[in-house]
Amino acid sequence: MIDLFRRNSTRVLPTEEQGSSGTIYNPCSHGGGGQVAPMISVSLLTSAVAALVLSSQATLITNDSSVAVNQTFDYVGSPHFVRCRAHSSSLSGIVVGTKLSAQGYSVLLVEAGKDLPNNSAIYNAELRGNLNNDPATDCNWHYVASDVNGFALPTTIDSGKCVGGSTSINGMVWYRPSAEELDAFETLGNDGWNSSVLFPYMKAIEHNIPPDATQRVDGANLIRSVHGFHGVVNVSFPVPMRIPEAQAIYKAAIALVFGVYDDPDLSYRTGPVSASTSWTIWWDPVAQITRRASAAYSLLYPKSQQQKTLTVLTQHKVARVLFNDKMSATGFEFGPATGGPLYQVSAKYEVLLAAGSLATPPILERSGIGSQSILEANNITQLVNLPGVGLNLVDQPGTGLSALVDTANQSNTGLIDNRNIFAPVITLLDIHQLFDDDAQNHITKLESQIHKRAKAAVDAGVAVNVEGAEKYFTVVTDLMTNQSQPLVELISESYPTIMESIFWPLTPLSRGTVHINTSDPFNNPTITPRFLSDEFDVDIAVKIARRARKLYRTQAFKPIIAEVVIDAVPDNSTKAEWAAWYESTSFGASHWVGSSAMRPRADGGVVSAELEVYGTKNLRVVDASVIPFELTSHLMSAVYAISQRAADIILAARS
Ligand SMILES: Cc1cc2nc3c(=O)[nH]c(=O)nc-3n(C[C@H](O)[C@H](O)[C@H](O)COP(=O)(O)OP(=O)(O)OC[C@H]3O[C@@H](n4cnc5c(N)ncnc54)[C@H](O)[C@@H]3O)c2cc1C
Repeated sequence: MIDLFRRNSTRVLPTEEQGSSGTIYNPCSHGGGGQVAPMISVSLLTSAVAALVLSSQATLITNDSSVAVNQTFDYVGSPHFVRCRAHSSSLSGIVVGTKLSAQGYSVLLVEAGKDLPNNSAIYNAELRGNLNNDPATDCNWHYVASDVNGFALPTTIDSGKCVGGSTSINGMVWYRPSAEELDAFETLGNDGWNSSVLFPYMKAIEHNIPPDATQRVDGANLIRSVHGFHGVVNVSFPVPMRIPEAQAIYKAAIALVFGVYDDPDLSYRTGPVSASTSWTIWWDPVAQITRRASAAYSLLYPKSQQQKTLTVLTQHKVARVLFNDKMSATGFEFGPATGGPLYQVSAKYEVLLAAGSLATPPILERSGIGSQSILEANNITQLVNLPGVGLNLVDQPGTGLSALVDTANQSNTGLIDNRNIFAPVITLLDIHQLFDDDAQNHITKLESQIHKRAKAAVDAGVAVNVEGAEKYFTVVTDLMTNQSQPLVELISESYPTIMESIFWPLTPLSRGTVHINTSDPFNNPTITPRFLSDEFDVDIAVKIARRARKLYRTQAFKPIIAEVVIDAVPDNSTKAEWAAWYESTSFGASHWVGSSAMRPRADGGVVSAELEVYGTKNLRVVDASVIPFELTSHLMSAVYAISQRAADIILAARS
């Protein structure tokens, strides 16, 4: 790792971590020549930390709260000058913070976790297996998940808790959603949110490093038109490619079992697809390691990205948003993440929430925004009646099946490599490929059950009203039935001695909730995923589990498989037995969305198409929680696009 300017735990960047020097997309052409105002604050001059800011042209990352406590920033600048406060140095917070500070606006990001740029489990993509073993890493909330009765479920929820947010610990898989599902944002009532608006942002953030001839032979491929080559987030295939022989076998078996053939690119699709995936990684020839391209390594640490008006306060937690008597956000309350006194900081213009799908709704609730019953139960005075806060929470429940490789092949690194990068082949199946002859029955049933499903969602407390829920289920059902969007993901992998398939329903109809359980800001929320509570999700789960086992019995696997491990229920088990096994072994895919849904207020939405929290002024949500329904891609590309667009909306509002 290249050296950093470190003074205790205050850091004035830059670093030289990576080579990309691109910029992020700005369709409003605020351009590099925007008004840049000096960040001068009389009160900051008294602080040692402030002295570093003023002597530097660089982003400041510090855990010293004096950069923010009780500060009222009083600037002299151009008329376009604005001060915004986002909180959390999440993927979305960093994108918005970087874009706003690039225009000269001073931005404070408050992040509950630490700044861990030199932690090898984070920067070295192949050491991500150490993320949970090494206490020093400390970048995971490990949230408790609860069942509907409030009892803890056996598995905890992974979620990033350090600078870079979940991009510091995630699986790094990179491909983009389909045009159809992004266009469905608009169908749900969000004007201006569609594929033609969002795809350019995805391309703009991406710095694709195309595969070379050897990587192509080993399974990599690329359709250039759907990728970006000048952004800041490095995207590539690994060097060398992972398990090329296993990839070829998987592709052959998937064609035999599901009738899906090797495609050129997961990002280039209108429906089902199967291909080797690229990741947000890059090969560092000097250190001879595969580096993670997190939001922090891409947008915060590199020399080319330094912003003298951007401050990141780490190890402090945002408690609640503060309002004036016109419900205009004026700042927020925050304190040390481990507990202690609460402080205030003011925002001249806007407060931006970017704490992610599991932490943004609790902040809204602690601020008095949410449903009466939740707020009352936690002794919080309701300021805005917004019952959608914390509802409509979705993730994908996954599990896996495996087969033992014969001893002769267990040391073949073309098949098994023990490299800790996520699975190399990804297959997305639609309703016809998954259910074959039974597909039409499912389609008919799905289309006839929209009202019933909507009513059940309201009764279960995961949707605000039947009309809004009907619109939601109509759109999501239409994507699955008429628009051939995939409804299952199959991830093909190998580990020492075994081949393993992981799978999950891609766009679950089951939804859950996240709510506060006390007014104490240092307590984690109650997260109730309600995985597999919808019968169609169970149908998908059982079907894919049964069929995934067949992969390993195909001719393609015969030469290398010793035994198809019976690690689930026997073949002839009933649907109920398969479902019980699936439920007892499943875990969340960590693709949480929907808990501050962007939708019309009457339909149960929390934010408008301008990302403003209904019933307030100068308060927006800019993270994954605004995505109204689960997407069929892994989420990063969409969240990078949404947060760039959020920054442009904010900038446009000021100009
Ligand atoms: C284990 C895992 C694997 C994943 N794999 C992939 C993958 O392979 N590909 C892909 O595309 N996506 C993947 N994702 C999903 C993707 O990383 C997330 O969707 C994305 O990072 C969400 O961005 P966000 O800005 O909404 O929130 P996050 O990136 O999660 O950031 C939220 C931040 O807010 C901070 N925070 C929380 N509460 C507070 C508070 N009160 N005050 C201050 N700060 C707070 C957190 O510490 C965190 O840093 C994965 C996620 C996880 C967790």
